[in-house]
Amino acid sequence: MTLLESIERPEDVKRLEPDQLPQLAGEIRDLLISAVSTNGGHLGPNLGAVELTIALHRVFDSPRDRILFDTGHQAYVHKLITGRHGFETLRQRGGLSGYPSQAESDHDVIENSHASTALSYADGIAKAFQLRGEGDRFVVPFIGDGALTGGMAWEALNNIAAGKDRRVVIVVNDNGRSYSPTIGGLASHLADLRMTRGYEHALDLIKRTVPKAPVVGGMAYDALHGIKKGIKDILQPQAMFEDLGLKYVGPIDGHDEAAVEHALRKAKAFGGPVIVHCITRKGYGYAPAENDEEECFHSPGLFDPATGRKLAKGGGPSWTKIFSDELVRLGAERPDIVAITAAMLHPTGLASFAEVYPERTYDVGIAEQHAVTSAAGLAFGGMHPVVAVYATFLNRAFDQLLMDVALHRLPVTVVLDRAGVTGDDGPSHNGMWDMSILQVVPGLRIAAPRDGGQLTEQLREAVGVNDGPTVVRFPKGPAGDDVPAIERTGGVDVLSRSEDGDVLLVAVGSMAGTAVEAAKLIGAHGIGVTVVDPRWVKPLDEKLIGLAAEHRLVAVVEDNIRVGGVGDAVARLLRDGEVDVPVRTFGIPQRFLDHAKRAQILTDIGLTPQGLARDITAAISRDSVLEPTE
Ligand SMILES: Cc1ncc(C[n+]2csc(CCOP(=O)(O)OP(=O)(O)O)c2C)c(N)n1
Ligand SMILES: CC(=O)[C@@H](O)[C@H](O)COP(=O)(O)O
Ligand SMILES: [Mg+2]
Repeated sequence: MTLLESIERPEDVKRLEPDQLPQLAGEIRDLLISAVSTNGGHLGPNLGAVELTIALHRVFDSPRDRILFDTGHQAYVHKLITGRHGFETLRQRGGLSGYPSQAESDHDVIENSHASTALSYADGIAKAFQLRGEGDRFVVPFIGDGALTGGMAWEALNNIAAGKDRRVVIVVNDNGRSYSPTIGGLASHLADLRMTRGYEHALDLIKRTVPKAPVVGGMAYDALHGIKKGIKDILQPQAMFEDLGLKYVGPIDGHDEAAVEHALRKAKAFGGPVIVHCITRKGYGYAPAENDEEECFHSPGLFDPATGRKLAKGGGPSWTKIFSDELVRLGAERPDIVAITAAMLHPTGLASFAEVYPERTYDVGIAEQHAVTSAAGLAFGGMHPVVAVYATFLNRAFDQLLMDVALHRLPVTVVLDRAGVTGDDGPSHNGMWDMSILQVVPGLRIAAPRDGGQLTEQLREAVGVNDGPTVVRFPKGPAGDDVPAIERTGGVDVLSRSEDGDVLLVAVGSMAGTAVEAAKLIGAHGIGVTVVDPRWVKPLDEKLIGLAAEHRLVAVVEDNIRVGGVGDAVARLLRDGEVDVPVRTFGIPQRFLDHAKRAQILTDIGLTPQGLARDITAAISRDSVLEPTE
């Protein structure tokens, strides 16, 4: 039996001898590399958190003490130590989630994978402990340097610092990167602190040797210690944290388990809010990850563990790649176009634009709210910003889009990648709310391209709008083949037409291919279906009113929640147009979706040709809007 196999709970890690810990760390790394190479997931962040997490569970008493993981993508080691070894099922439906999960363990708290939240949770939990007379319990938020660039983290630090007697031990896992190197003033400050690591090693050497010197040792050490305090304040500008009222311990070598344990025990003894600043390396212990300049195997996809060679994803160009290439072309034609990313330059496809136009590309850190209002500023200054974020993360910046961009009718284009069901990364990563929450933004236009060809066309249309914000949204993965239109009426593309005038099927964005296939299946039952793509789903083209009036039933299918989505907007359009045709809406149900593959989830919720055909046919027979067919 390996050491790791003997670990079922944190107590099992506590009882290990220090000289057993390197073996445990090695076994953990081997398992992580193997599991992620075949399942996908986050490797770099977890390889960098091995010693930190072991030390956390040796010093604190989870779940009595609450260990919180910010973003949660780096909690694999925590899962192993708390007895979850089934990593062969990682991110699979019914298997281990890639993030903390309360259903899996009472050691887990935060299930939301949106960054920069852990410190706010910690502030609240610590207040609750105090109110309930459990002030002796510790709250230990584990937050990365990237997540620390999020505004919420600083709002929380401000409040945590005020709770002088609340036991909050903030562990900063500083590997200098989000995906790419972390940006901004804070990042350079942390870098300053990191750079003085050599200073710490020098001091540790002094600590270990000087006191042993005969006679003068003790006195010399005290003198040096006094000098150290002075030098430290000059060399280690951690004053920023201490000026906030937070004690600061560090910087510590985050791969030196004993040093981390020592620092955490020191922090525990403070009895109040304290930051323990640990320096780690993303991908530590696996050369292909350590040497991956782009993202240190942040989320490498599938790869050969022996060589680190990443396996091609297949399926043709992704939506992201098509967007990326078109933006570079637009950048050449439009010197006013600038690009903004929230610490996801490569994942959102802005890297190519940055390569050609570095001076017109801004990485603002994990700060979507700032990204959008900074874009408003750029637009006020005469530029046309393109803000590229994952759809789910736009939730963060709703007020900025509403009140800083739309209120001023500013020409900002927001490109939402990973819109719709994403699947593997669990409930908080699905981009399933954008077409509902954005319905209420006056003057904002939404494009939902149905394929790569339409993406390039509609992106051009979007950056051509200069009297208000535009949004272009598309899903994760390969764009697949283009879905041809047989005609365009107004702004609406007709994809397939039936003379029987039974059903008008409005297909939103990437659901077009599915809708055309469903129409064929329904047609086999003698029910005529006309499939249309509205292209711009806000505002809807009034041509839809006339098209609806020619049919007995309108069905709308979208990769967004049904509630408040495009389907509801179509129903409202027809009501306002006084066309009394029944409308049935098909989309994502109003619930959080457990992790699984995108295709599995789409099947589960009926967003497949078979599912749609079944449900639309049932809708017709139930509503008996037609003479029952033979
Ligand atoms: C609000 C938000 N924006 C973007 C992301 C995408 N994202 C996931 S992990 C990550 C980088 C996190 O960096 P850091 O906190 O330093 O952790 P590390 O991966 O370096 O351990 C980003 C940007 C997110 N999860 N949440
Ligand atoms: C944790 C996080 O928010 C991202 O790393 C997420 O895993 C993105 O995954 P994809 O880029 O594979 O959609
Ligand atoms: Mg980091």
